[in-house]
Amino acid sequence: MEIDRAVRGSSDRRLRTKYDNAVYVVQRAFALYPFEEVAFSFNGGKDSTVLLHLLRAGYYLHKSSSDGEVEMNTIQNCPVRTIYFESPCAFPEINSFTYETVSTYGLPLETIHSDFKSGLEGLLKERPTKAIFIGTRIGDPNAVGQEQFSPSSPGWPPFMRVNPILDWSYRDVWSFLLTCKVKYCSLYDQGYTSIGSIYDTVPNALLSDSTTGKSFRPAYMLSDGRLERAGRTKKNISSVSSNGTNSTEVEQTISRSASIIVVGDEILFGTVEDKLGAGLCKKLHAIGWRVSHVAVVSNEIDSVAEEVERCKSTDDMVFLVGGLGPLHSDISLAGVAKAFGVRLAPDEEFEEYLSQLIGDNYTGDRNEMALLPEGITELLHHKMLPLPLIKCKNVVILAATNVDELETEWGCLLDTQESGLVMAKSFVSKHLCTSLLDVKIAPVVAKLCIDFSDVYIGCYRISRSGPLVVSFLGKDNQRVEAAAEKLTNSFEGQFSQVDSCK
Ligand SMILES: Cc1cc2nc3c(=O)[nH]c(=O)nc-3n(C[C@H](O)[C@H](O)[C@H](O)COP(=O)(O)O)c2cc1C
Ligand SMILES: Nc1ncnc2c1ncn2[C@@H]1O[C@H](COP(=O)(O)OP(=O)(O)OP(=O)(O)O)[C@@H](O)[C@H]1O
Ligand SMILES: [Mg+2]
Repeated sequence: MEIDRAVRGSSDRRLRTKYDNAVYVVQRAFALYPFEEVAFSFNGGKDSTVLLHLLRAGYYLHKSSSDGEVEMNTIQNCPVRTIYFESPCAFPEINSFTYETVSTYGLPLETIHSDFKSGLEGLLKERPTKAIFIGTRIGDPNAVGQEQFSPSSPGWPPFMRVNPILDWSYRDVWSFLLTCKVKYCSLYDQGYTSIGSIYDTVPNALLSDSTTGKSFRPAYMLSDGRLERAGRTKKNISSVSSNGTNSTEVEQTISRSASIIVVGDEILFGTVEDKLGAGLCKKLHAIGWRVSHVAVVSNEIDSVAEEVERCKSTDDMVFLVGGLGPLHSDISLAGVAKAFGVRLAPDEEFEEYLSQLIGDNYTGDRNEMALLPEGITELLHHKMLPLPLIKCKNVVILAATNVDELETEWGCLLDTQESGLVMAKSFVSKHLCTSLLDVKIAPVVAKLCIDFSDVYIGCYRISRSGPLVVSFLGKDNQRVEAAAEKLTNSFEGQFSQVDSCK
């Protein structure tokens, strides 16, 4: 079998080990499930191309161990049911490569024209399907928490996700494709390193040919595989609407909420003032997110764990600042791990970043700062950051220690699709000031709150005896205006507009 021969004949020991492990997973899956109840999710991408050839090799080895008498030379292909979710947003090169490949290798293709979840629901209804091979690799946004055999997520139809190349790096993928000299989609020779839809994928700028500035080098030339997704632009890219106005972000009507946890004994002692929590509130508000809660907790694992536990299930995202580093008081990651019920384990990729940054200057046998919550951690890379930011499920751990660093990290988060920090529809606000007594306006404002439940109405005193500011905040300008107008009309000439509630 040519794939098996090519890898075994290669001098690349790492590739041989990765191959052996992956082919073992493939063979186990073929031994565990009836062949007709197994499917292969193929989309013409580099990872699924690797998987295709591993399936061919694994199938050959599986057959040779189970059907000794079969004439092995006849088994060149693996006729596994193959599913392709075809989308009008796919690159034509991806489409044609997919169709060409299934025909070359005699794969029985089932094309699906709906989204992954409903497509899989339909597939399972039509034919029993126990396991699906997928080319997911650690580092893919959806790989977090997965293993080589991972049941589908709750809410998804029930099947086993089989991920034979979960632990393969970008470099392993290209070593395999080049060693086996197999065909791959032509886009990878034009500088594309990870392929999504035509709307969110461009060639990787790191492969841009500096002499001409026009062409791109092939994907296998990317030296730092950690940047393979640098050609994936943000999903919410600029668009010009039909009325000609430039909407820079897709406006989301659904509201998003976040909570902020600041870790710092010195803030609780009153020796240091927290500026990061306040800064984050402003930044989140500016992108249309509601901040539900800001907590300052002490440098204790249990304090952090309790707070994270509470916030992670009530808010879309949680931001944690402080308590990160090699000191005895840097317990934030341990607190996050405890909140998710996982242990801290060495993360090789993060360790590599740390060693580039600080060399051998670390505590412990291995760098203890590279111990991250196991199975739930995603590293958020950005060219402006010396170290990637750490995200555990919906909890982002910021490394900033002052407002300037926060500014940089925030910019990187907004620029990184994997952060999950989508732009929500922005807030509009109006602030009215009056010298009327609070008792006088109280019943009217209370009634307004009932009539305008979609508008936040808040009152703020400049001093106990001084003027009152009433703020109206919401996402629908007309409703904010209407609420403010109703109040002004109730107290003719007694309210004036001010810029903000400060
Ligand atoms: C065969 C198959 C099975 C999948 N199973 C799950 C699943 O169990 N849970 C889940 O959250 N997503 C599942 N997904 C969706 C992927 O996690 C991910 O959203 C998808 O590969 C698209 O990635 P993208 O958003 O980067 O394009 C599945 C996708 C495929 C193709
Ligand atoms: N449209 C699709 N149809 C079938 N399977 C898909 C589809 N999109 C993704 N998959 C499955 O999910 C896996 C991971 O997708 P991903 O986009 O990360 O990898 P890839 O497309 O193989 O390579 P690349 O990272 O270069 O885009 C694929 O290998 C494939 O198994
Ligand atoms: Mg892809």
